[in-house]
This record gives sequence, C-alpha cells and structure tokens, in this order.
Amino acid sequence: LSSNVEKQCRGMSGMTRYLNQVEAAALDQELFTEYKFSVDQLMELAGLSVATAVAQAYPPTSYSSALIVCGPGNNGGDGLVAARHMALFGYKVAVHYPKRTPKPLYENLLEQCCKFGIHIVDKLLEPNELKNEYQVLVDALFGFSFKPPVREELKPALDALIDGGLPVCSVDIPSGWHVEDGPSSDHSLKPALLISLSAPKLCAKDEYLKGAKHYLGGRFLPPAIVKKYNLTLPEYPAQDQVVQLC
Ligand SMILES: NC(=O)C1=CN([C@@H]2O[C@H](COP(=O)(O)OP(=O)(O)OC[C@H]3O[C@@H](n4cnc5c(N)ncnc54)[C@H](O)[C@@H]3O)[C@@H](O)[C@H]2O)[C@H](O)CC1
Ligand SMILES: [K+]
Repeated sequence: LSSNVEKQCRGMSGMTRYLNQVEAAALDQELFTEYKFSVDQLMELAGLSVATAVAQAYPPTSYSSALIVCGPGNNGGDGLVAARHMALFGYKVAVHYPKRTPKPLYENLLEQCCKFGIHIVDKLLEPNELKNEYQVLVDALFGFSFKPPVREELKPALDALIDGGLPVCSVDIPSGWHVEDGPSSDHSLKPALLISLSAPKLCAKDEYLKGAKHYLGGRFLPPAIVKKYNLTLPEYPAQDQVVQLC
C-alpha cells in the first residue's frame, strides 16, 4: 500500500459507520417503500459498480476470463448484472448459478447474460482446476440476508470460491461470513476485494478484511437516508460509480 492509501484507509475505518444486519435490511426496504425505487433500478447500479471495481482492481487486459458465482437472492442478481457489464468491458465471462429463484427479475437477467454470450456453467470444475479456466472469481453468492451456517446445497459453490486459489471479488459481504462478526473459521473465504454496496456492513472492518482491497459502490442513496442512518460515507470522485476505501 502506498502511504497515501494507508492514510486514507486508516482515516476511513476511524470515521465510517458500519451497518448491522437489521439496519442494512431496513435501509434497503426504505429505498423501495419510501423512495419508490424498483429492485431492478438499484440492482443495475449495484451490478455496474461491482463490474467497475473489479475492472479497476483486476483489469480484463491481465485477468481476461472471469467466473461469477451467483446465489438465490439479490446478491446473486447483482452478480448477473455485473456479468453483463463485465462482458461489455471485455472479459470472457462465465456464470455459475446453482440455485435459481423462479422470479421474472432473475430469469430476465439470466436471459440477458445468455444473449451477451456469457457461458452458463451448470457443473463447476473441481476447485483445483478452476485456475486452468479463469483468472478472477466474483462472489455473488450471499449478501446481507445470509444466516450461517451455509446449507448443504450451496456448499460446493462456496468451496469453489474458498479453495480455487484465485483472487475473489466479493459483492457486499464475503460469502459465508457473518454479516456483523466476519469470518467464522480458518476455512472461511479470504476475498482479495470487497465491494460494499450503499454503505459498509460491520464485517467490512479492516480487522476482518486483513489487507483486502475495499471499494464502495451503489451510488444511489437519497441524502435524507444518509442523514437518517447517520452514514459517514466518502465522497465519490466526480461521476465515478465506485470509490476505493482501502
Ligand atoms: N440497499 C442496497 O445496497 C441494495 C443491495 N442489493 C443487494 O441485495 C443483497 C441482499 O439481498 P437479499 O435478497 O436480501 O439476500 P441475499 O442475496 O443476501 O441472500 C438471500 C438468499 O440466500 C439464502 N440463504 C440465506 N442464508 C443461507 C444459508 N445459510 N445457506 C443457504 N442459503 C441461504 C436465502 O434463502 C435467500 O434465497 C445485498 O447484499 C446486495 O448485494 C440490491 O441489489 C440493491 C439494493
Ligand atoms: K457475496
């Protein structure tokens, strides 16, 4: 880390207010009920910011082939959106989406992925073989609604992220981590990059991230929500969709 980034990082962790799980869900709900956003709107901005942060940290010129592991909820939806934008950014993109929720929102996003030439991988390679196909992984398995422990059916997807030996970019929450208490065992996911969406949750504290890069994205919060939740967020540079915290 350059000394500038270190200073910024230390400064951020001192001043940032991290959300707990209940606050993250309440803020999310308020955006839909009080501020009349649709899920699609926010998911598009969230997914675009994920793709942007991944491309800044792991550019397609060096990390040309990406696998995005998507879960059954909105975190997985962010992954499907990010996949499409990453394809536009020049990555060769594959998506693994083992547990699909039958809702038009996700079905449409998946259809768009197919139409953008994204390869849908039904059966994953063994974790030790992933390196032969991909250079970077995106973890869109679980977000702020995750309750440990991971159910059996999604363990292989999580193990691929943990044991793949590739840089993992986690969307909002490193999958398998407690939203507030961070990693639960020595075999927890160790992301190389976390993209917090709208505001960091407690598990994004430096003591848990241990040197991983940390970006904030999801630039869509109404000023009144920032005030109500007493959020202390960094300024996004100019028109950027992401800001690097660490
Ligand atoms: N306000 C924002 O910043 C926005 C964030 N977005 C993203 O949405 C997720 C939260 O989405 P949600 O649908 O509430 O939940 P998850 O995706 O975290 O997961 C729910 C999904 O997972 C299953 N599940 C939960 N626990 C387990 C378990 N132990 N084992 C297996 N499966 C589990 C559960 O059954 C559900 O199916 C947030 O993090 C952001 O990424 C929005 O995109 C936009 C607004
Ligand atoms: K995740």
